[in-house]
Amino acid sequence: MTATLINGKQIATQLRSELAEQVTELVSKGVQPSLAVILVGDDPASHSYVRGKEKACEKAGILSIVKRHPSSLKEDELLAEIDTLNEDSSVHGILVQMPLPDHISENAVLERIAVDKDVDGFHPVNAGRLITGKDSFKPCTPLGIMKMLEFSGVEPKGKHAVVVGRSHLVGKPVGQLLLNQDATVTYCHSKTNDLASITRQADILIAAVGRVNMIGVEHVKPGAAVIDVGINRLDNGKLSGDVQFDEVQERAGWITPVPGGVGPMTITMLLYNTVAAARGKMSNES
Ligand SMILES: Nc1nc(=O)c2c([nH]1)NC[C@@H]1CN(c3ccc(C(=O)N[C@@H](CCC(=O)O)C(=O)O)cc3)C=[N+]21
Repeated sequence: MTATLINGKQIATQLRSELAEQVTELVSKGVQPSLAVILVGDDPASHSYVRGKEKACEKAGILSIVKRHPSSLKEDELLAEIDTLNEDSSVHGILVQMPLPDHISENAVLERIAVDKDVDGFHPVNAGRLITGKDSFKPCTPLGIMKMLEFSGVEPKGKHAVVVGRSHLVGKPVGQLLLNQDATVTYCHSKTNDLASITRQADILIAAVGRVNMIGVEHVKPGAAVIDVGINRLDNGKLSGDVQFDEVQERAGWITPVPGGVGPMTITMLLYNTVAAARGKMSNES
C-alpha cells in the first residue's frame, strides 16, 4: 500500500485564496485586516519564518507590520511595545516570534498580548478557553492539522489519535482539538515506555517531537493517517520532519510531507485567525 499524500501547500493555496476574498470584502467595508509581528534577535530560521508570514499576509491583502529588534532588547521594552500594539485599534493581531532570548520571559510576553489579538492562540486565557470549550483563538499549527484531516476526509470521531509530543504550542492543543472532535486521544512523550506499542494503535498519528527520523515504519499501523509536524534543519540545509517518510508512506493510509505539509498550513491559519480578529471574532466559521 502507498499512502495518499496530504498536500499542505495545495490546501494552503486554496484556503488562502478564500481568505483573500474575505479580506477584500472587509476592506470594502472600511476594515483593513492587519497583523503586527515582533521579532527579537538574529536567528536566521526565525527571520526566514517571519519573511514567510510577511509574504503570505501581503498576498492575502493583510497589512503586516514587522518590528525587528536586536537580541539586546530588554523585557520591559518588549512589554511596552506590546502595550502600544494592544491599544492600537488599527492592529487586529499580534504575534511575538518564538523563541525569545534567554533574558526575556516567554510567559510574561505571551500573557501581555491582548486576548482578543492573540492570533497565535498562545495566551493562557485562550488555552483555558480551548480546554473549557469556549470560543477562543486556536494555535495555528494544531488548527492547520485539523484542516488537513478535514480536507483529506479523515474523520477523528471514534478514532484513536496518538500525539507524540506534549508542548504547549503543538502537542497539547492538537490533542484537545482532536478530543473536541470525538477522537480517543493518547499523549506520548520522551518518557513513554515502549512508544511503538502505543503509536501502532493510532488511526491518526501526530508526530510533534522535533527529532529527525523519530517515527519509523515500526511505529505505524497500516492505513493510519500520519501527520508530521517536525521541522528539523539538516546539516545539508534541507528540511526534514520527524517521520521516515519513504518507509512510512508504504504502510500509512495518508501522510504529510516536510516541507510542503504542516508548515504552509500553520501560516495559513495565522492569516485565518487574523481575518477573524479583524471581524471581531475568534474564528471564521459562519
Ligand atoms: N509566535 C510564534 N508563532 C509561530 O507560529 C511560530 C513561532 N512563533 N516560532 C517558530 C515556529 C515555526 N513556524 C513555522 C511556520 C511555517 C513554516 C513553513 O512554512 N515551512 C515550510 C518550509 C520553509 C523553509 O523551507 O524554511 C514548509 O514546511 O513547507 C515553518 C515553521 C511557526 N512558528
